[in-house]
Amino acid sequence: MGGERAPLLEVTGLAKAFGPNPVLRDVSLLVAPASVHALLGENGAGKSTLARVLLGMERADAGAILLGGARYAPASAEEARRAGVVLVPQERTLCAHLTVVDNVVLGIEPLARARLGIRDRSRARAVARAAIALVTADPGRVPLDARAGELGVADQQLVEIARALAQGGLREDGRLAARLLVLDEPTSSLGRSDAARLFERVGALRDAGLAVLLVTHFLSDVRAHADRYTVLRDGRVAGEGDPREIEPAQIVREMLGRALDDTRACADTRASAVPEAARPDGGEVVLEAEGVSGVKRPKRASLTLRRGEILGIAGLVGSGRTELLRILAGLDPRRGGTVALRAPRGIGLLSEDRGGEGLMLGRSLAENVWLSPRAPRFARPRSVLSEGARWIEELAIRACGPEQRAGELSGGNQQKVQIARLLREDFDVLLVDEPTRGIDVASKAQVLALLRDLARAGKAIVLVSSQLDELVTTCDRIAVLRRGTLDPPRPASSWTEASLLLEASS
Ligand SMILES: Nc1ncnc2c1ncn2[C@@H]1O[C@H](COP(=O)(O)OP(=O)(O)OP(=O)(O)O)[C@@H](O)[C@H]1O
Repeated sequence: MGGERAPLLEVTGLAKAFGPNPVLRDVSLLVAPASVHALLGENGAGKSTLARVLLGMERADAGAILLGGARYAPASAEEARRAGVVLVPQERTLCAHLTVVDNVVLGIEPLARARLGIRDRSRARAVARAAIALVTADPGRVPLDARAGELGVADQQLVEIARALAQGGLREDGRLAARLLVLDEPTSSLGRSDAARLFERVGALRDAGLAVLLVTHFLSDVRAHADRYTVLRDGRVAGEGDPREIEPAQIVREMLGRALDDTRACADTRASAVPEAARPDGGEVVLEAEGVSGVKRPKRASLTLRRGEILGIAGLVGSGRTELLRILAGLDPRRGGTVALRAPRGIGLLSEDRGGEGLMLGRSLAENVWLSPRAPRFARPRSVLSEGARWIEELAIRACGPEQRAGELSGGNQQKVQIARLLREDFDVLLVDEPTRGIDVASKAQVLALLRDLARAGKAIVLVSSQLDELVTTCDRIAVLRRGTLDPPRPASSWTEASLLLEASS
């Protein structure tokens, strides 16, 4: 797509270091106009840093960028925005209590009387309407006056894109002024059908002339929706091409610098490796929930969890999966039903909201691993650091050291820090909400294998994931949550990805 046309974006010899640590080294990249260009790489490979340079949020140390043939070195996000380069970040940025209109025009509110700062509400509405029309074939799904927090996650994601496009500028006729849209892991919290809907719109935006830089860990999305790809490894370009012409295994090799041993080893050896005593029907019951309901969702959920098993919960976004976990963990109020926990070492939750409640981004990696309600009130800094160092080693966390601020780590490595804290606590019952979100293929395999090992060692785990293949290959039993009601679980071997999807969306 647009292969012979002059590139929209031309990056040459880009370098960036944080202190003594080089993060981008001699990176060169061409992005064609009206194309979807995927940026791939392991956690910490430098993808976000490259995106941040393009968005004016970091300055490169060396190298040159041309945008539409002109020198481009934005000193701020505002400057990038004016040049038509905009971002949809992985984490949600919408203000839940504001309407769709207010969210879309936030920071670019049209003014009726500039000197008095009086807003032009009808123009704001027109801008929002035009932006929403760009991201959905059915604007009725996203009412302009709805509060963002009332929309489902997939529709919120569309509003995020509309907002980015509006920030990049809309012409009088509602056409795009934005030239490059950076989409950071847009589907990581979406189920398959919502992801397909999102890519359909991304395709339409591409056809309308927009270039999209898609940062993702999903190779299947890259093969299905990207025109070109570039792999970064340790800050260098390690591969590029047309993803449809290259085997996924080759792309994985480019990402890792080696072949991926066997992502599914954990699943394939499952039946034989789990000792009889730890089998789901053999372990003692540690958690029993009967007719549980929450403020909005779930409406009715009953489950029995035994030591040694992983119980998967499948469901569409908005079905109440996270709400159920939060009630079981005692974090959210329960409206009805009973929960009985028989676990001396307690119950722990891996939150899907990594930056919001999972981690203290301003504190060090070691403190994040260490801190918990059970941690001793006084700890020797040396002990905290050595514990941090142990987990860096254990989970292959990519960081300068245990003292590095959690907020400076790449998204996937932040996720590993959260997992490290949960493991360190040694809970009997683990509730894990989207544990592989934002983490690369190799780490994904590692995390899923780790969950299997934990179950084998006698932990009881409830796994919520939007990745249905992950549920099928990792869990012992899977239950589907449909519009707030949990069906009885069935053995994972009786499910396929397709049957789960069908059940969840019926
Ligand atoms: N402000 C910062 N200060 C110090 N180091 C940083 C800073 N920002 C990023 N880094 C480091 O740069 C490296 C690359 O991080 P980056 O976020 O670009 O990776 P990524 O490829 O986007 O990873 P992920 O897939 O996990 O999001 C990481 O080792 C990270 O710790």
